[in-house]
Amino acid sequence: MSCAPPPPILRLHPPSSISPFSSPRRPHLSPRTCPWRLAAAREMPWPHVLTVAGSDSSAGAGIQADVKACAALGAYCSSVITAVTAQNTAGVQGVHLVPEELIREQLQSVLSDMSVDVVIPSAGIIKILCESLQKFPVKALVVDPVMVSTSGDSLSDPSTLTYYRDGLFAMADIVTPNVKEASKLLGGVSLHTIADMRDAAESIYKFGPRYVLVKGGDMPDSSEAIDVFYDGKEFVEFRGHRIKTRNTHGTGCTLASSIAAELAKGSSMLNAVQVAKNFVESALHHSKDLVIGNGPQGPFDHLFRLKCPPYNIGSQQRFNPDSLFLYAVTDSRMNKRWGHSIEDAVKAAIEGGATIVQLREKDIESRPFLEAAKACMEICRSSGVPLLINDRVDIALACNADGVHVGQSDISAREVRELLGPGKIIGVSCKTPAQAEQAWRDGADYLGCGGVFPTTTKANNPTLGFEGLKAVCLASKLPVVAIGGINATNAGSVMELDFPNLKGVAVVSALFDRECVSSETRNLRSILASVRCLA
Ligand SMILES: Cc1ncc(COP(=O)(O)OP(=O)(O)O)c(N)n1
Ligand SMILES: Cc1nc(C(=O)O)sc1CCOP(=O)(O)O
Ligand SMILES: [Mg+2]
Repeated sequence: MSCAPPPPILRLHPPSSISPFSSPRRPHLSPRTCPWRLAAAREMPWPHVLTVAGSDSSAGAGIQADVKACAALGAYCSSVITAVTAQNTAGVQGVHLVPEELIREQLQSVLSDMSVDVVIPSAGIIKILCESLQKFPVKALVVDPVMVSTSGDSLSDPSTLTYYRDGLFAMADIVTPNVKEASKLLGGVSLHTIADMRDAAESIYKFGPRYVLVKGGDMPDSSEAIDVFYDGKEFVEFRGHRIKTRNTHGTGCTLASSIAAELAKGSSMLNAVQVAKNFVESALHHSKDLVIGNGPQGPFDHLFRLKCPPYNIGSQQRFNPDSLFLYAVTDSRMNKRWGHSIEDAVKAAIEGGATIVQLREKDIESRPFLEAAKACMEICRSSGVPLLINDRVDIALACNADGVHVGQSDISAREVRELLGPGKIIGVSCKTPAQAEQAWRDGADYLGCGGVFPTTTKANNPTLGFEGLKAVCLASKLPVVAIGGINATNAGSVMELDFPNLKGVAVVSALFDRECVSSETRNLRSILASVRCLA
């Protein structure tokens, strides 16, 4: 089915950075007094994490670790300093708290001027923080309850416990204690096994956060670094290699800020935790022989990727939202009409430049479907194109597909996640902001939003138009792919909408209800590329 020359190689232009600097004497800004703020945010969206934490003079942990981790993962990180600590690779020598009034001032300065997505707060400033967040709401809170540093030093007084348990946790999206901190939070219970960590996660969940991650990196006698994730219903174990190195100072702060960076970029919580774990593990691995300082515990290199081109070495992100650029969704009736097998149709779509494929086979028996899905998996794997299965989790499991796409009347993303585990991609069809919010809560990785235009491919499908698509895009940080009636004539106008999280278009008939699937795909891709570039 090769009917035309191959597509050109395209390049992604990263969005240009916003200038973060403002004079300390500049007055506080609000959207109302400063109309250019909204315009600038729309034109140059940039994932933004605000860390509210202490300074570590050795720069391995605290504010310094957060800024470096966010930078390494492509998020901007602003900082409100709550304490100045004197520490080095031997331990913590001194702590000086910043006066509350100055913390309030810093919060006001950042939040009134910048569009912040995720905040990593510290204990002791809950009242001030609550006031600020009421005025300037953010997308998520990641709470790393720093009470015991990796070196074993106690970093907070007992009243901090109360602050965490009775205030901050209820506001948090995720709380990330290590085993020692979980034990402290729960009145000194001893945690020795995975079962103990699960119990601890359940107990901490009752303080009010949406997710808990109990980190097992400091668990003695374990050859693996196992973290236990709990969402109030199910547990997920994240297993990583334990890297033998003295350079583990700041791993807790780094994990939390990496989660925050991924959330700010639009990831689901599970994906954010997985990427953050991979990042910390890679950083420890690359820094294992680094010698900075003479004490027993050294820092590691957050920017290790700069030294090992290509720059994405070590990144094991399971889902790249850019893959939604040109999403080919198959249809067996159309294939039959043109005498194409599913495999040939998928091969041709990939040849034409499809960046992700979904098998949407509504009237095919399970066994031939599975056979075709296995063959398509081979085709997609060899081209580096993710393959998702529409609706059928059983088929996805049996052919080890990259993920599943479900709609509002299918089983929920949360249930799909339970069946597929954290490593797979889950897409959810959403027509409203409320559905988008629920999909994010359920752990979806992307949203399919439509019908943007009328379609005959899906019966009785309401048309949302650009307004409906806009409402869903603006309501969510998850990447969105537009679907419904999209073809060579109107695809450019969809991409021109230029919402930051609108990553591409999903197309059925304009690719597959055609004789030459590869040239239709190639043509559509070049139309999309003329509006927006892709790496
Ligand atoms: C990318 C993408 N978006 C939306 C859909 C529609 O899914 P659903 O609402 O479950 O409808 P069916 O496709 O199952 O008829 C999709 N498949 N892909
Ligand atoms: C499968 C599907 N889902 C839709 C939604 O709105 O969620 S529209 C649709 C069909 C898209 O087919 P075509 O590209 O041929 O219009
Ligand atoms: Mg469905």
